Amino acid sequence: MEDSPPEPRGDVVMGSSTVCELWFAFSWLLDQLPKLCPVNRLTDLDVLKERFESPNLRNPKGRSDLPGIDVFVSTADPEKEPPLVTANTILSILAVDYPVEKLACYLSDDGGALLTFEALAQTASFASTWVPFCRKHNIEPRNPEAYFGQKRNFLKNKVRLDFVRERRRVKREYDEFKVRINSLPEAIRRRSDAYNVHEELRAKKKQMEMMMGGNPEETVKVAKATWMSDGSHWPGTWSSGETDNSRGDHAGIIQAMLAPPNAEPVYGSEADSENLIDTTEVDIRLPMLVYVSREKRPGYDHNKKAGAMNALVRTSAIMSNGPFILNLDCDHYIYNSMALREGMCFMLDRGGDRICYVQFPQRFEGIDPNDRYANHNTVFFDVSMRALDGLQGPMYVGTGCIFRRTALYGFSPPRATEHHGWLGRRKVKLSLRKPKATVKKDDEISLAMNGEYNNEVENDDGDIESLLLQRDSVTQTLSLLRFRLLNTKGGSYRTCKAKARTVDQLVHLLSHVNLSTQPQ
Ligand SMILES: O=c1ccn([C@@H]2O[C@H](COP(=O)(O)OP(=O)(O)O[C@H]3O[C@H](CO)[C@@H](O)[C@H](O)[C@H]3O)[C@@H](O)[C@H]2O)c(=O)[nH]1
Ligand SMILES: [Mn+2]
Repeated sequence: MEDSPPEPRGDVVMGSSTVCELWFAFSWLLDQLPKLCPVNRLTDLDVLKERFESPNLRNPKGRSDLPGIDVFVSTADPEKEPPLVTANTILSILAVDYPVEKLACYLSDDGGALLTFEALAQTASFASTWVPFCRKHNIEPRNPEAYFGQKRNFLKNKVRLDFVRERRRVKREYDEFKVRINSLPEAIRRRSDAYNVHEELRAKKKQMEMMMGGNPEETVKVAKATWMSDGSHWPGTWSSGETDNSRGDHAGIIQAMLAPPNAEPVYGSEADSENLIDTTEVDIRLPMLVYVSREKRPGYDHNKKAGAMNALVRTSAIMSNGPFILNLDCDHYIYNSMALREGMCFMLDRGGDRICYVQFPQRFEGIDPNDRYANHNTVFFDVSMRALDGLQGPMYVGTGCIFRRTALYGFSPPRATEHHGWLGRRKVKLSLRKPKATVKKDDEISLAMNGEYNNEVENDDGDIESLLLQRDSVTQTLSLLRFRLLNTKGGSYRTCKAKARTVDQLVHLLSHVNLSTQPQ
């Protein structure tokens, strides 16, 4: 007869399950307590306008004193992430309500795809219609696909008589834009085939000539390249995936699609054959728009999105150096055109210099409106994040976040004193916070951004001053900038000290070198 296993003792089972239950109750309590007092914050855009955009003694013209913002969009594969979606994201950024000369938009293309490049060029061209239209008629949201797809009455709150006519024209133009974007893959393929056939014929001819010349051994091989519209090789990924031109192995590419705009508003003209809408009263400037595809080489870990963000931080430091950075995935867009201003309300508020980042909530489209499967993440964005705001602050969710550039660089924020003691009444000078003006190790971008502004600023205006000053530090940045370069031939790193005085010089310098990626 077999022995049955010993029965577990009742009190042990009871005891351990009680301990488990107690632990769950405790962790549930920890989860619930912060939710009892979630923080709700409101922004006041009028105050922001009054403080930064109205005429005063220091700024008699009332030119906007808002700090620059660089917006980063990441895309990785035009087949999985349709270029039309990315185009819409870019359009929502270019049309955002923020001083045009303070805004710059960077698209990181980890696919190194000519398709993304050409789609961005088309987007820049369509933006010259879409952005003035949004500004003139206060369009929301400023993503054309979402705007034209809206079910609600588009005439609501619209009073201008020319609205209906202009909307119809812009909609037609947008439909044509969609067709242009969708026909790009085929156009690129045909163009490349034609050039490749031509190249092959030339190579064959050359071979024939060589054979006639009594040198028959040499066979000329022609790589199947991807060709740009100007008849040159695309430096990024080719559809044939040759060495030096495949997804994980290509040169770095930086191309400004829209140049930095004038500092003063530029007004358009009446509607005519070229101008779809009357823009005589509308500022028609567009923000700077840049295409970036970082260099990739086999044997290096490119760290996916994080690596792409790193490359954009470096590129933008040279080109526009906005003190703030907003990042978005290619399939996200700015829903509220005032969002950047709202973000600045936090950053520029009293004590805002202690804020590293402002995380926007994510809202989702195209999923179950009744939210049966909790895909809208309402508990996370509307309850937990508000609750966390009461404890140190909400977390970064990987996208839709405005960062303070200096925080990303690891610098201490500009304020040199810290509140301590009961109710924060005692101010303590922080010796730790004194940034050194000396250049750091070679492998870091070293900017003496705060060095000169480390006076003890105690009043509000002082705080704001220090922020605004950062915007003008481009020249300082330029003279001190050091960055690492990947030596393309040997695959080794070397450090380069850039000696350029103006942005133009630096862009020129960059066009001769490849931006770095971090070694493993
Ligand atoms: O090598 C890569 C791989 C991805 N990406 C980009 O990274 C973003 C996110 O990648 P995706 O594959 O879409 O990840 P998801 O799981 O959809 O995104 C989750 O994770 C992301 C990264 O943390 C967050 O940004 C998103 O909010 C979150 O939904 C996209 O814009 C990609 O284009 C790159 O730039 N390079
Ligand atoms: Mn995604």
